[in-house]
Amino acid sequence: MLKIDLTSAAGFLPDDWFSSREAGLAQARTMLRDHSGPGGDFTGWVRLPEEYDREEFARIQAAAEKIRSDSQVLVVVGIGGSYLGARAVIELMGSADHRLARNAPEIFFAGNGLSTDALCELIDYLKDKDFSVNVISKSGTTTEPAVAFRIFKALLEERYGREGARGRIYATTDARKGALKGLADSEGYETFVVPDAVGGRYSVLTAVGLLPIAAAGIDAAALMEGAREAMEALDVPGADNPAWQYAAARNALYGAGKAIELLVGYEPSFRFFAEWWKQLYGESEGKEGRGLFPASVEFTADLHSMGQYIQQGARILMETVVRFRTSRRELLVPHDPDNVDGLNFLSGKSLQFVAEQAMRGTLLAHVDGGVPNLVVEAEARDERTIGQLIYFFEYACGLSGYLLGVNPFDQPGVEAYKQNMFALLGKPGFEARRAELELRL
Ligand SMILES: O=P(O)(O)OC[C@H]1O[C@](O)(CO)[C@@H](O)[C@@H]1O
Repeated sequence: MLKIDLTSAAGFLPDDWFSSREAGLAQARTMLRDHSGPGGDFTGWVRLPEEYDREEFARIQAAAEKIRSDSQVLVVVGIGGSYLGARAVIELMGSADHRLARNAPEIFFAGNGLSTDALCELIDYLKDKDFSVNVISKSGTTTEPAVAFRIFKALLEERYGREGARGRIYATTDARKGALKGLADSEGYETFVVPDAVGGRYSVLTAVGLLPIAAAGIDAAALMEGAREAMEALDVPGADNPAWQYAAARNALYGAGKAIELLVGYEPSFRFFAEWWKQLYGESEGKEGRGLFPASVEFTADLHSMGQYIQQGARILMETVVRFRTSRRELLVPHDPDNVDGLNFLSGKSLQFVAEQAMRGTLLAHVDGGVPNLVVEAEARDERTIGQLIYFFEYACGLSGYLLGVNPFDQPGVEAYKQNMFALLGKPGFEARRAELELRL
């Protein structure tokens, strides 16, 4: 199981950082278990790694197999929690820059924005490729994926005919309601369910994440097994529980004036895991004028850009480093007889060793600069560890939100932009708001 090392935060935490929060954590644990806290209707993810629908899981594996056999590309249409988890796992298992040499389709994500150029590039790329589409929307009404899906549905129908398209569209949505559910039923698409009790940002271990993940050739069962291990380990109350430690420490640091939490990764493939984490913590805690602002950096690259601010800018930062103990492969620094760059003291040393020393040096420098560091120690970049990491951050987020005193399972703030967008687009029913907004623009 993963661990959390708080040594580099100790000097910033008050003596009672844990003891004064222990009762709150115990209460939060009960609320998560019993679904009895604010937003309790959306805590179906807590037991998910054990109680997930095995029949649907088998259908997901079969659909993934079909996609792998008939498609060179899978286009995943979704936004926010309906895409970040899948992308996080797929990239973390593979690489941000190169595709895995696997007999699996390329996975592209669309409908997560409104860029005309990005969509056109993908459409061009698909011209000579066999592809399928997994459209994912819990509500079934989110504008960005709904517009993109119209486009891809038309493309598929044009290419394969209506019947052929039907066999290449997979819809992941609410079990009963919503526009996407209605469309999927009337067109006869294979559907998968976003459970009622699981909100978008907690849905990566449902069909939302699992279908694209399995289609990419990743072992979804091992991912679930890792999550289940974490679920069991993190249910044990007390000071040794890494989720309790993380929730208490970040809450104490927030109380001590830290306003921004940087999630730090040392792997380029970690970038979208950080994006997933940002939605998880940002939507869960950023409300009622409260909450640490979740941001992320990629080291060592960003040490040469954001490093200056982190070391000497406003002292409002804390860092949470996710460290993978092992690399998949080994690479040694070669010997150079001329030693022109003066690096022969590193000859024969592994790049992993160099990275370790960079990490240790950075940690000490940032602590000296007034930035507390929490270090999450994960084993390897494999499915089981990633499952543990996902569950760890989800569970800690639930605890942390309750400690903060907010409902960690709603997101009322995201409605404001949607209302304005609908009004400006001329959606029926928004006429008065449109007139009012146009006057202000
Ligand atoms: O799956 P849906 O309903 O399309 O929602 C996508 C995302 O949009 C939000 O509802 C915010 O608008 C997120 O909470 C969610 O993850």
